[in-house]
Amino acid sequence: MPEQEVVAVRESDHSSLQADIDTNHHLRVGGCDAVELTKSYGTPLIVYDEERLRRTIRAFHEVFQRERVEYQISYASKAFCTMAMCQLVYEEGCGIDVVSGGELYTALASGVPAHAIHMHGNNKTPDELEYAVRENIGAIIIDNFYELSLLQDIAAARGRNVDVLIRVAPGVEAHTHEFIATGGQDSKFGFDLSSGQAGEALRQLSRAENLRCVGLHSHIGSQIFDAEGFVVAVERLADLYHFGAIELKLPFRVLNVGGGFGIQYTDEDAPPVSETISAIVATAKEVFGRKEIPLPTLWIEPGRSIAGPAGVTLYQVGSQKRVPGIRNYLAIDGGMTDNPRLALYGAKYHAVYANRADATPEDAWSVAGKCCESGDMIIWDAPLPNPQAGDILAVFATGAYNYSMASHYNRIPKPAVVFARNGKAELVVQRETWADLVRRDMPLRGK
Ligand SMILES: Cc1ncc(COP(=O)(O)O)c(C=O)c1O
Ligand SMILES: N[C@@H](CCCC[NH3+])C(=O)O
Repeated sequence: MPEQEVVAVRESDHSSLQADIDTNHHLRVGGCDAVELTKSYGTPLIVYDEERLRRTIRAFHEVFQRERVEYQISYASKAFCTMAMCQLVYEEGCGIDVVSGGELYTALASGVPAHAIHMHGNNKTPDELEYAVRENIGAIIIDNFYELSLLQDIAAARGRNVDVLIRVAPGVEAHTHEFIATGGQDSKFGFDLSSGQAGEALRQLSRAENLRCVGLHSHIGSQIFDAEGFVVAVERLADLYHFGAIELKLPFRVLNVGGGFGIQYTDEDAPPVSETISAIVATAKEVFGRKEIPLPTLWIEPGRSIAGPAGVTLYQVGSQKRVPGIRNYLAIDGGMTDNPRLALYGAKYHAVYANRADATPEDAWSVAGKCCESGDMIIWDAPLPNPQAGDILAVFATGAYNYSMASHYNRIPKPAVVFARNGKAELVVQRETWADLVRRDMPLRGK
């Protein structure tokens, strides 16, 4: 890949809209020419700026270290769960949070030790719980009474003691899309705090012989910009922590406030991640100090804020049409199969052409996918230059909940994924092929 001088950098610590542009007007990601990457690996292609992934994690560490508290960063692998990513986050001093047997398998296969892995989920199957107990993972976050007794039975049958936390629904309404708000009372996740279910779960755990309850967890939602919800959650959890640690004498040592830190998808978003963490730490110091309980180890579970800003998806631009007086459409060779977030949440994205990344927008172009679905859109009315043959569309901040939520709708294979760092690219997930799609199909027999 030829080294080019960087003439324009639009990147700040908080920006996901990293337009790092060469003198040849090509977008660069991780020091690699994005257009060259598409020639080598095809499209759609998801490219991660590896250094940026690492920098983001280090910035999280720095906040806690500045605050001088015991802490643990547990990467929420649902945001982007592949072996390379699990390896990277573990190398950078994170634990890994998994929510399924598949994520647990991936983390273990990547060499992450079991003790650094924690399992969530509102309906972990008996097989998944068996797997987690057998592998002796670091902790299981119990979500409901059904799971509490199931896990006790599994642990007893295997003669194991298992470290657990309980997931508490603290009744906090996070200011985010309703489909990704999870901490309210009317939620499928966790033990409700206000009706006393969370307290009852702790009572049951104080009698569960094979489960050692080491703390509390809450996760109030995702893509949150406002520290207020976290602050209220910490205040509410502190009362329950007092009950568990002091009255029930449970071996508490952890307060896990989940993830949910918002990122920049467009110029409208301004994520205050470090300020939010500092506010969480300050609140915890204050309320635990007031209750005269030693400050627990503070856990966070960032997913999107680690993976999201570092990812860029590159597509080949194909068909176009202008609907007079209504809208212009351009279509790309991917869509809701690799990025379902507009269809699900009305998510917004920023895009440029990677082959002329500093060209001035000429019109509003709505970016459509190639699926047989009108809602298969990536961006509505994006300001872009008029498309030309050979344009490569680069959509920013696609590192989280894109590849991990990809589907095979219309039998479209999943894209390849590349990590780019210091001008060198490494394929970390192979592109699926049409043959991969039929690999598990069984032809009709006996006809
Ligand atoms: C329990 C739990 N922890 C962490 C996360 C990660 O959230 P985010 O990707 O918004 O940081 C989620 C998803 O919202 C979650 O459900
Ligand atoms: N998948 C969602 C977030 C869900 C977070 C997991 N609890 C998104 O793309 O925004």
